[in-house]
Amino acid sequence: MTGRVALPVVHRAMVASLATNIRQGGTSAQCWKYDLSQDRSLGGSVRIAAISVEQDDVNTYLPKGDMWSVHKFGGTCMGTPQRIQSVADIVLSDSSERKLVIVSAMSKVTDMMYNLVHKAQSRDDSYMIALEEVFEKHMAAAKDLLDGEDLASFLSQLHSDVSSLRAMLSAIYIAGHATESFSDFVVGHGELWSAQMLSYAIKKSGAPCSWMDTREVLVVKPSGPNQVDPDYLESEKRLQKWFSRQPAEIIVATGFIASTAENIPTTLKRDGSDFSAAIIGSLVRARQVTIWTDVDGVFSADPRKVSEAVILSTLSYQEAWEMSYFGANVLHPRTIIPVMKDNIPIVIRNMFNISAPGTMICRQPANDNGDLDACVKSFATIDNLALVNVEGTGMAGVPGTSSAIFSVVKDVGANVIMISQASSEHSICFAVPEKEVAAVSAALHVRFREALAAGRLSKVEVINGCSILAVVGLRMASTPGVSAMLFDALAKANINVRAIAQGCSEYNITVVLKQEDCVRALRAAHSRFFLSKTTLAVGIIGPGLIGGTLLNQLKDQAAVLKENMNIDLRVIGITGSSTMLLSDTGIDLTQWKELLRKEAEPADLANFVRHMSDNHVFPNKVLVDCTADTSVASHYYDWLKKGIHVITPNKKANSGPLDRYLKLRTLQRASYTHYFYEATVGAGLPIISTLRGLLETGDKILRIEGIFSGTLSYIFNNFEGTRTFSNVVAEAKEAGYTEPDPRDDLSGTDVARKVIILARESGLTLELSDIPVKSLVPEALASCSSADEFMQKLPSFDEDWAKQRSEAEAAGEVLRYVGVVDAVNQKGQVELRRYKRDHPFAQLSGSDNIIAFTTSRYKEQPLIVRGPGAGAEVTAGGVFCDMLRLASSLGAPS
Ligand SMILES: NC(=O)C1=CN([C@@H]2O[C@H](COP(=O)(O)OP(=O)(O)OC[C@H]3O[C@@H](n4cnc5c(N)ncnc54)[C@H](O)[C@@H]3O)[C@@H](O)[C@H]2O)C=CC1
Ligand SMILES: N[C@@H](CC=O)C(=O)O
Ligand code: NA
Repeated sequence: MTGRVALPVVHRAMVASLATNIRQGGTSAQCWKYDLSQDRSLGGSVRIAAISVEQDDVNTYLPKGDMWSVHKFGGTCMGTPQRIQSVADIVLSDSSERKLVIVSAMSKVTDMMYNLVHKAQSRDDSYMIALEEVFEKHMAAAKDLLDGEDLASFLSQLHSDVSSLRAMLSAIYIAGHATESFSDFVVGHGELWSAQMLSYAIKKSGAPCSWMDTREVLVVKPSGPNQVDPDYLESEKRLQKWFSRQPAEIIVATGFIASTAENIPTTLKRDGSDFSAAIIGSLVRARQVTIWTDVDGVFSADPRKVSEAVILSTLSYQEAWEMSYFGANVLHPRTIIPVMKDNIPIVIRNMFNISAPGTMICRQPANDNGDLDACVKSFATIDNLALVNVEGTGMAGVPGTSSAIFSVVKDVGANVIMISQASSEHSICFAVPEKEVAAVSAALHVRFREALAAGRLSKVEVINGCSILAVVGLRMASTPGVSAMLFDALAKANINVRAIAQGCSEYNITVVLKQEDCVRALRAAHSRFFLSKTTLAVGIIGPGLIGGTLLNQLKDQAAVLKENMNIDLRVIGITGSSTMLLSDTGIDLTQWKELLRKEAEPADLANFVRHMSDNHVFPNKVLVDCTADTSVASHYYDWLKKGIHVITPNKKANSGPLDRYLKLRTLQRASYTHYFYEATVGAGLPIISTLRGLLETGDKILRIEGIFSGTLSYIFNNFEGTRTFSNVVAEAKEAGYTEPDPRDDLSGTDVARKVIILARESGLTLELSDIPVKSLVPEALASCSSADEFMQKLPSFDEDWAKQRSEAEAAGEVLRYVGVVDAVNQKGQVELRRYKRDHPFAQLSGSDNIIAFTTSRYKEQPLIVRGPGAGAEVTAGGVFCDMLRLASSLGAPS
């Protein structure tokens, strides 16, 4: 499209420079034509240059030096004389050739002015005192800011304005009524004074500056309740006239106020000054409109709800538009319209943090690189909604049903926030504010009484307590994968979606969810697109040998994981049996031990879990049970149900009562929460994962046999020569191979638990009591009250052990404690056996485990996994590995 674009120009030199630019542009851009003659003389000097260019390209081609830059400063920015001076400094530091600065009244002044009108029309004569306060405020500010002639002339104007206001308010007082234009006249003085003060402040620095009463220029007409439309043509004419009278390089103009075509003062209503800036920006074809405020820019989500919200560098006009609907601190949609039609960028910047670049709202975001993540710009929520669901077979194919439904909604004056109808047409659902739903429901029941009675409609259902989560972004609807990413994040945070709406508009996907889930959903979705894809909040239970080693490993590896794999692991809680340490954002792992000593509170598992589930910063949470406690293990089901993943080296859950185990596994398979327990068998050795791999690929397990106890392996590998049995047991304990109570190892219970875990994993339904176990704990020591007592008394049985060893040695054999899963006969077994010295089980060293899988595929030669099967580092490593497996199932790169 080619359009004629009129440029207001002030100096003859500007026209010459424009002509040069156009000529130069003309050599590369064929579409250029220029006509400087047409509006050449106005009072003998050139005022208007008219050129024809592609409408969309106006900003690209126009000579930058000759263009206006528009700034708008709101009331907060103009709040004190010091701030007004800072505004002046900002304006002066803009190197654009021409600057148009739109200002609001000093902060609170507009309210003070409305209050004057209110008091006067309520016949409250304290309006006079209130007017005096307004006067004092401006006088004080001016005295601070200005001096000499400037101050005198401002104060004289202020005096004269206040006299007029006194007269006007007195008339309102007598009439007991203020017309809208009277009120607008009074209220607009705030801007008149702030604009003059700023203009004097700029002039003080030697820069030529005029101030503009925009009522002389901006013409608007009412277009609805509390709404006006600019008359661009008339405003442009008046603006040219104004320029012809007062050429200046810096103009400070009043925001908010305007006049009607009949020159009656009026205002631009809500968000008036932003609107003024946009209209004026459009009238002068500004290079850019900068809206100065007190935030660094537009956030990706409400930072009060999402602490990890980020400032967006760019936004398209439409995105900004969508976001403002959801109450984001952007701009009112109508503020965007005037600049959008001319492709003028708006930049939102923080006047109190000049170093922040702010957010640019423009046609084509500069950093739009086509990534999935880049499609999504921001998230917003609306609470206190209800869904209305109208359902029935009689709706399908019946024209007019939706029209009938929505005319009922309109008649009760309810506001429909979103609508969704599946193409089967059997139901239509829509969201309205909760406070309006009773009326909507009642009216629908009346309107569809017959259809409901006849069964054509089956129900008009109201679902209270809903919220909307809206995702805003350009090209979302046309980019595969965006909605998948969103719904995936919601599913993984265990959030149920009640209804979905996505228009073809590309800019918004709206989901309705339970209000109580809303903030969590917001955070889950936000972190999916803005945080590392796999930010995982971790709670460690039992910082003993394994838990403590795991914490140290996490400390050492966290940065690498974040950098290389985009996995962000944050330990937000550590609980032992007596104390616990909680953090909302992550514990400093370099000093977790010290913190747990100094800053901990009494341990309380229920509170610990609540701390995890109540944390809405991180959508993915995992509890890592590093205890050997049965009662801790009994909670896994509840945690998984709450959407918290569980990882553990603790064998108690998987080897506990069968019905509980089956319930846990059923839940695990049906939900999006994960339960990993690789370290329960063979510590860090890949035993569970190997077995899973075999089963999932259709192999059939026949037998699993091996040495499953690191402790017993160590003991029998080292119980040689003259060494005593009790001494070797003490060594195993010292090395961290044993259970917290070594009797669990020596009794064979630990091995039996592992056998049960593998048997159940292979599909056998066995209880721990089904496994015959040969205990190595002397009967007399079974009843020792503590592990320590047991260890003290163990040496008295050394001779018995020495005897067994010599018998085996005499036969050329060694003792080995083995476990067997006999899948063919559906049973398990744990016993002390003797093996020839050349048997693979006799070749082990240290705490080695060896596990042989005989399967349909590995029948002749079993699949063997061998290696250290106990010890702090390898076990914690196995648990850590499960954490990464979890991260990977949450979407971390593999
Ligand atoms: N040590 C090893 O080589 C291997 C150990 N495991 C398993 O790892 C788990 C931990 O073993 P270790 O670290 O050696 O034990 P540990 O006794 O050193 O640590 C357990 C920790 O849990 C704490 N704790 C106990 N009950 C608790 C409760 N209700 N709430 C909070 N904290 C509680 C204890 O105070 C202790 O700090 C056990 O289940 C064990 O079977 C698994 C594979 C290998
Ligand atoms: N105490 C156990 C530790 C691993 O599960 C063992 O000795 O194997
Ligand atoms: Na393992």
